[in-house]
Amino acid sequence: MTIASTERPLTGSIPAVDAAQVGALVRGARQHRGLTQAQLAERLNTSQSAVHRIEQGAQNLSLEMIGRISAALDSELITVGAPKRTHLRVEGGHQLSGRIEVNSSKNGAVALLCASLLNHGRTVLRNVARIVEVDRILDVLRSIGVRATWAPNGRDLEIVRPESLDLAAIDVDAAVRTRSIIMFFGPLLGLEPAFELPYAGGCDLGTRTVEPHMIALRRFGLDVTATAGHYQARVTPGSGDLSIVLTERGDTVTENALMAAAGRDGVTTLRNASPNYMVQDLCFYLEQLGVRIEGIGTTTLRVQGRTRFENDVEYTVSEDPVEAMSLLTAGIVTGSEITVARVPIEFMEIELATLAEMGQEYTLSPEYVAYNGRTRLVDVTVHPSELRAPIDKIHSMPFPGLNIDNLPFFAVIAARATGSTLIHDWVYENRAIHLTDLTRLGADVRLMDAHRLQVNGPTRWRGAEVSCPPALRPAVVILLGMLASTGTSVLRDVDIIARGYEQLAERLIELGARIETFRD
Ligand SMILES: CC(=O)N[C@H]1[C@@H](OP(=O)(O)OP(=O)(O)OC[C@H]2O[C@@H](n3ccc(=O)[nH]c3=O)[C@H](O)[C@@H]2O)O[C@H](CO)[C@@H](O)[C@@H]1O
Ligand SMILES: C=C(OP(=O)(O)O)C(=O)O
Repeated sequence: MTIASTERPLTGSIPAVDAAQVGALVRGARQHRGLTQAQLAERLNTSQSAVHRIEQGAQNLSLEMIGRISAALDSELITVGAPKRTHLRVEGGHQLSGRIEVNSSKNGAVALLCASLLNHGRTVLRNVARIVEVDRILDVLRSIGVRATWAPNGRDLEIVRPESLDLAAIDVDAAVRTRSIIMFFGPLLGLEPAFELPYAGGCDLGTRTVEPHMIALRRFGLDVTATAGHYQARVTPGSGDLSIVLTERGDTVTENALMAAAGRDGVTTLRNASPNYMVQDLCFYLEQLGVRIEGIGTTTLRVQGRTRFENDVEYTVSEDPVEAMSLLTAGIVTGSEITVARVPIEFMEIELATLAEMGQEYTLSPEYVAYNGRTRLVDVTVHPSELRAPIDKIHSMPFPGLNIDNLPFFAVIAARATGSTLIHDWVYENRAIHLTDLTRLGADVRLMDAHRLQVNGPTRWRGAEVSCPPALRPAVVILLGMLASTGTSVLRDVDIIARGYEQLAERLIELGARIETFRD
């Protein structure tokens, strides 16, 4: 027996005879995830005693509650009947209107969660997005003994690590489903002489190297052997100042090196560092811990670390430029006027300049400061516009270039524009390929090679049924294309979207999108 949620709010309940079996399954799945009853109760926004009653089989459960438990445990263990998948039905071709706020970023949150391992005091991360990627890292942290507790507002997360981590108990299932597990190396190498970590996973974007991480971290005394399914790490601590040139200006590699630098006595200089948004989030948190960092926002970081931190710190995760791009794209491709509020402008300038070249009209509010006290925000209002293809190709660069995670959105925007746009994703092997699914909606998108797309517009969009690509951003791009497409579309198997977006369909509905969630 499995538990599943259904498309519409259902009030039906399962027969009492099944409640005890369901209770036992919930208890088993909860324990497998390493959660206490109180932690599951938080995820469900209910009380511990209610969870206790559910597990005892003493509570009749509505199908809606069963669905929520299933989601909270990230578990297909429990469904009623055959395993069920989530799909979206989109009635497209309608304009949107209104105002929507950008959430905090996935990539900032996962870096901060990993960095919290450095702190023996209490870390409170505020305004954390409720997304699956965060839950996966939390599952990993909890499995090694970290206490991570959501505040009643469901947004703030208190993290307290035990004096010694139980790395042998690591939740391998959760770990291998995220790329971000790689960022455990940086904090752990100053804390543990030897440890094992599962291989990093993530979306289907093709091969993603870990070599730049290893090259950088070797300088901190890390020696890694890759065995079947695991990295075996051994650390020989060094001392004195270090100067390290990163071979790639990658985001997570910079974060890994930063965390390693933060956890050692001495000054570490990192060159060719990424100054991107998630790296800045991490720097701001580390500063609160007491790490001195010069050069934040540049490619040279000078880090004065120390071996132990015992501070009670609070940090508010900054706004997500990729979500900002996603929401702006929803307005642009539907020819709507919407306001996207809390856009971290430093990380969207090139995207907006490119849009302006394509004829997109928008207005910006005066700047204001994010809750973290550092990041500059604006509200961006897009206006219905006649779009034209840009003269030059659109491609990404490490920050301060056009963000690689924002590039896919230009495929659907280009499909609305008149003329031919060349989009060059030199970074990922597979991401451009997934974007050819836009052809199902009537777009003329040609794959020139694995990295280059030619998009000829404007498109006469038409609704279609499409299986969600197995990659986060392309999945959202197809959904946004469906908003532009006249008629009914179905996007099948959309669970991947929750990896990086909180309640995306629901929030688009608030802007007037006609989207219905259903399960088989
Ligand atoms: C958790 C997180 O923060 N994930 C982000 C992070 O992943 P992350 O930092 O892990 O990205 P990768 O290290 O996988 O880099 C992405 C690709 O770019 C290549 N590369 C990168 C930098 C460079 O100077 N030269 C180069 O060739 C890498 O070889 C790789 O093929 O950065 C990516 C690129 O911004 C984003 O798509 C991810 O959303
Ligand atoms: C590629 C992405 O993320 P990750 O590094 O978590 O796979 C993304 O956010 O689009």
